[in-house]
Amino acid sequence: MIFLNGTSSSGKSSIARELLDILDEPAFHLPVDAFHAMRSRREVAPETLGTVLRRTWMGFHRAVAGMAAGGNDVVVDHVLSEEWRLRDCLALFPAEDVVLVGVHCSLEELERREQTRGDRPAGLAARQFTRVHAHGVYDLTCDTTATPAAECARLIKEFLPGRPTPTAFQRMAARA
Ligand SMILES: Nc1ncnc2c1ncn2[C@@H]1O[C@H](COP(=O)(O)OP(=O)(O)OP(=O)(O)O)[C@@H](O)[C@H]1O
Repeated sequence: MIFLNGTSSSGKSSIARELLDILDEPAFHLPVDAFHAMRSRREVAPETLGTVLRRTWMGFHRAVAGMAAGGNDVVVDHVLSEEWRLRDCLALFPAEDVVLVGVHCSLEELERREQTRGDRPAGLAARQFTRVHAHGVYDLTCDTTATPAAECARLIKEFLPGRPTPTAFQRMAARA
């Protein structure tokens, strides 16, 4: 399992798409966005929105764990901007199989991308920026500020065969 964590617009989906093109085995790109997009369009009352979103994230984590349990290679694309999301993933995912990748990007470039793409609320990346890497533990990091997604994907693929243990997930699970 390759787990890409970074703010909105950091380039997670772009790296995931490149990875699927170059990985030797069939793999599935599982982005949390896709699960939000699957929810019915019906308006949710403000007082229940928090619960609905939390259930979506919890369901996403369990769907990822299910795909991995089925023997599939998965590329997860997620934003660990709240501590409970990481704790939930630590409880569910096979720690020895997770390669946790921190996808970094400068705030200036994130804001430029956000403005250019126009399909994300202004300021979303900035709000996530200080929280998303708060746990500080990774197997590998990449910085997309000036590095194309294809190059980040190549670096991740190169890292896989000799990746060290304990993994970031194993280290965090041990201290939890
Ligand atoms: N390495 C890169 N260099 C330059 N631009 C990039 C890079 N990676 C992504 N982009 C651009 O940034 C925008 C967001 O990319 P992408 O959808 O991959 O990010 P994301 O982290 O998955 O965002 P979100 O979480 O909001 O879905 C896109 O317009 C994409 O073309």
